[in-house]
Amino acid sequence: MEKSARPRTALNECVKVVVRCRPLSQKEKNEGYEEVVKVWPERGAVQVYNPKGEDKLFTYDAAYDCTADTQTIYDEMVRPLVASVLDGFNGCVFAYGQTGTGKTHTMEGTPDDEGIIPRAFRHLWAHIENTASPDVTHLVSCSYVELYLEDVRDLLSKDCKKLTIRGQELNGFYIPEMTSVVCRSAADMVRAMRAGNRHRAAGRTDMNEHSSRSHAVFLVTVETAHRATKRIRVGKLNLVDLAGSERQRKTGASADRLREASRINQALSSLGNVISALAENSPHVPYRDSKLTRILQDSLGGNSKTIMIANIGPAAYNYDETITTLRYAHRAKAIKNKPVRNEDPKDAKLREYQAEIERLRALIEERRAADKRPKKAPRPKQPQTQQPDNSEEDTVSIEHEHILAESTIEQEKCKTEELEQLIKSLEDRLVQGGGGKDLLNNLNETQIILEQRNMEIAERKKREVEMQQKIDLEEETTAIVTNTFATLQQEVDHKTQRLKKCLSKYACLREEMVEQREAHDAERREHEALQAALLAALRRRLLVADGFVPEAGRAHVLRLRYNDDADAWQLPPARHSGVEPLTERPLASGARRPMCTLALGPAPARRRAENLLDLQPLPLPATARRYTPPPPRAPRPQVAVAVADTVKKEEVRRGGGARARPATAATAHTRLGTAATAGVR
Ligand SMILES: Nc1ncnc2c1ncn2[C@@H]1O[C@H](COP(=O)(O)OP(=O)(O)OP(=O)(O)O)[C@@H](O)[C@H]1O
Repeated sequence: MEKSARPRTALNECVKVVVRCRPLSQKEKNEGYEEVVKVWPERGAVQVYNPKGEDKLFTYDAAYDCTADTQTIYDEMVRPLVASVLDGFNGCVFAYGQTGTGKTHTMEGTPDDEGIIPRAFRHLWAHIENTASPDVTHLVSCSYVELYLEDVRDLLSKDCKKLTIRGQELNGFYIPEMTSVVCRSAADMVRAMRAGNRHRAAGRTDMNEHSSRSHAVFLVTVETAHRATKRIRVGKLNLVDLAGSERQRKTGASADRLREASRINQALSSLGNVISALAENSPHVPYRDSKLTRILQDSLGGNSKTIMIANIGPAAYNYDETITTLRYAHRAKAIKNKPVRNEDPKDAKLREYQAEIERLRALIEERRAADKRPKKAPRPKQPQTQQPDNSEEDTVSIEHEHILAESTIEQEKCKTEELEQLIKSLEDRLVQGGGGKDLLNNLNETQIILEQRNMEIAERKKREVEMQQKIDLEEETTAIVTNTFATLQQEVDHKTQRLKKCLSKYACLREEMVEQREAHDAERREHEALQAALLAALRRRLLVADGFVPEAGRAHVLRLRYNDDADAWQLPPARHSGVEPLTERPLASGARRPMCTLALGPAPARRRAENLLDLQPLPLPATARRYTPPPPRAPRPQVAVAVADTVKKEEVRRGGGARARPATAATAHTRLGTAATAGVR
């Protein structure tokens, strides 16, 4: 995402929305879930059976059922958009939907059914090779970034370095430091995509074996220079595979997965808010709320032609999520973008390269011209007779000059070769046709014609869908308008019918409202559960901080503020907060180890230094029972009394063990808080 020039004049163009429904998965079949989604491809409509009330019907630019392959979606919807990118427009295709509904399947695909991203690569290169001529030069580069836990990571750099989004809402956001790889073929681009995918965060959840845990954006930049017009067009194509929204109870997420899910849902909820604000023409669009919406700013309501692919699953089990996806997708249809052709932007790399090549060529010419200029004639040898003493010296100096001149020439040659090498490497990055024939080898003409035909068919199909939708709508309205009433009774009947229709619509809307409230409540409950989990984690950290951060530094830690622009925690100036600035590094409180408040309390002094939590040793549970005197009996014979006295004396001599031990046991049980205490006491 490089900084792009703002559009000057632009025609509004709505975001195109496509729905794709995947087949029931094996797991869903095994568990016996019903299908509740019916797709009407010829009408671009999706119908969802509502177990509680009336069915829901949504219409889109196109709708595909589980029998449709990615090739069809590409030809009918994406191909025209990629053609626009080649013409200098910005384009964006993004897949949206619940986890496990086929976003990655649609964007990246499988070895049997390639996804939209590799298809777009092949389409781009087929066009470039087809239009190759000495008058047209192309430069194609790509970048790949992911948004993982609100960090933007460069998937094409070795160590996946973290990147910063710069810019402002007004002029657009951009990522200045991301790696940009120059490509010379579709295979190069596929290689870059695979290299990036190896770094991408993925994991297993109960809903998807290979769930993407990050939002990924593959950016392709195509620069085209025409020699005749001396203009450069720059088209940018964003191919976005979003992570899926998920419910914790369904995915069974815990620990790290839960943390990822919370960030994914947070970013998607910001995206939903941006879509809603744009659809309602709200004066404020909250792009700043998340990094995802900043990255997608141009694609939603900006300078771009955009296609949203909403992926859904057919199972009844996912009814709520399917309806939510379809509602967002329906809302996105109202978003108006302002695409303009990017002509001669300041940051065009192609112009930079061309200027550099020109400069190097001029340098070589200069050097060659200098080489051809007549060299200073070597000094004529003085006749030996005139200066017999200097003759040997002169010969040495002439030879020396000769060697010097030769080495200079050699150096010059090396430099010229170096420059030529540099020009070659720069030219290698650019794709230029040498008459067109060589490059056309890769692509036979029939294939091009076939693709054009496919595009025409797709265009016709699209028009058919639009017409069908219009006919449906008009049929409904004309039935009402053209009705002439012969009698008053007829008019009453008709109006009653209309009233009934209105009432049923009203009931539908009410039902929708109730459903939305329920969905909202469910979401709130999930947020609350998540908040509780996060609070618990925070408390634990605070406790550790209490123990390890010295008193003097604590006030400064609390003053730290997160700066979105710098993407870092910063300490605001001390004068605003009234906290004394730290002049020296604070020391721990002097003990061998840091301590918590609890440890400063009644804990035994011997253990204070290591007492972060309450680490008082827990006494062992009692091992002896309390002595209960036997009930009084009738007096015994004298011998028995004597024996008993001896036993008693022996007990007293041992220190009254039976009485002393129960006391210890009572303390232990009191600390342990067990029910046994009552018995002991
Ligand atoms: N149209 C389809 N036809 C056949 N199988 C599909 C289709 N769409 C998705 N699948 C299968 O469904 C499973 C989940 O798909 P995928 O990983 O693309 O979902 P996802 O939406 O990207 O999920 P997540 O958001 O968790 O990354 C995969 O096994 C995939 O092969």
